[in-house]
Amino acid sequence: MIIAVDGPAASGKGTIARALAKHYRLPHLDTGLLYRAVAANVQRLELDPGIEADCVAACDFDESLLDDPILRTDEIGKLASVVSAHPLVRSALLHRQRRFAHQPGGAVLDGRDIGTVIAPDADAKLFIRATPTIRAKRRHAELRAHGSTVSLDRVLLDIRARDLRDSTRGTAPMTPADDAALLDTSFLSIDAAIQRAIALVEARTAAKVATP
Ligand SMILES: Nc1ncnc2c1ncn2[C@@H]1O[C@H](COP(=O)(O)OP(=O)(O)OP(=O)(O)O)[C@@H](O)[C@H]1O
Ligand SMILES: Nc1ccn([C@@H]2O[C@H](COP(=O)(O)O)[C@@H](O)[C@H]2O)c(=O)n1
Repeated sequence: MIIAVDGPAASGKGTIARALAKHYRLPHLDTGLLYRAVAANVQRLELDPGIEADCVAACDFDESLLDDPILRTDEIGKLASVVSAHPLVRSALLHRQRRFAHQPGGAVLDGRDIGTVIAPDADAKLFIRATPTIRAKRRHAELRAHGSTVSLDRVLLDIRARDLRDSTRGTAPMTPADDAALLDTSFLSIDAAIQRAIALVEARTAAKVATP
């Protein structure tokens, strides 16, 4: 079974995708990490994130980079949103994601274009939402817990800028697939959001069995 989980920054899609992977005993890929690794490589090599060829060169990163805590910083998240807009960066990362999705037994992937581009054939597609203010509060709390002194206003501005860039780029913009189930987590606890996500996956897969 392939489960696609998409949505904007701090909507809770990673939390939900990890929980679904655990529930269904499937491997999970956080595809945002791949774009973050490219961004960190661009920064490390002092390349220009605005130049597509520079970013493509940075796609050839060492696997160990995926475990580097620098990838989790907000600065790299912002830079990832810039480098991910280049079509050739997206194609450089495409096959790896498709291979992961289509491994025997299936997988759970979360990102921005899983249901639309990486696995349009997914058995269940979820698009996770929450209001920008609520997402900013969640991300702010997370950053503060890691020692950051960034203001809530700054985090909200960054979230809005990232939403705009991710949803308006020419290639694989962030948008719900036509057949995605929408899940707004704004007023749901983490546990309630996970239970709702499982119920949506069950409903989708049951409907597929009924109408093959
Ligand atoms: N329903 C919820 N209620 C409250 N907090 C939540 C909820 N879902 C997730 N969170 C918290 O919000 C933060 C962001 O969640 P998460 O990392 O799952 O989002 P994301 O959409 O994967 O973000 P990103 O795209 O930036 O990786 C985390 O600190 C997480 O614990
Ligand atoms: N499938 C994806 C996943 C991510 N991106 C871009 O990477 C940025 C960072 O993603 P996080 O999920 O780790 O926050 C994100 O803002 C996107 O620009 C993508 O394009 N496609």
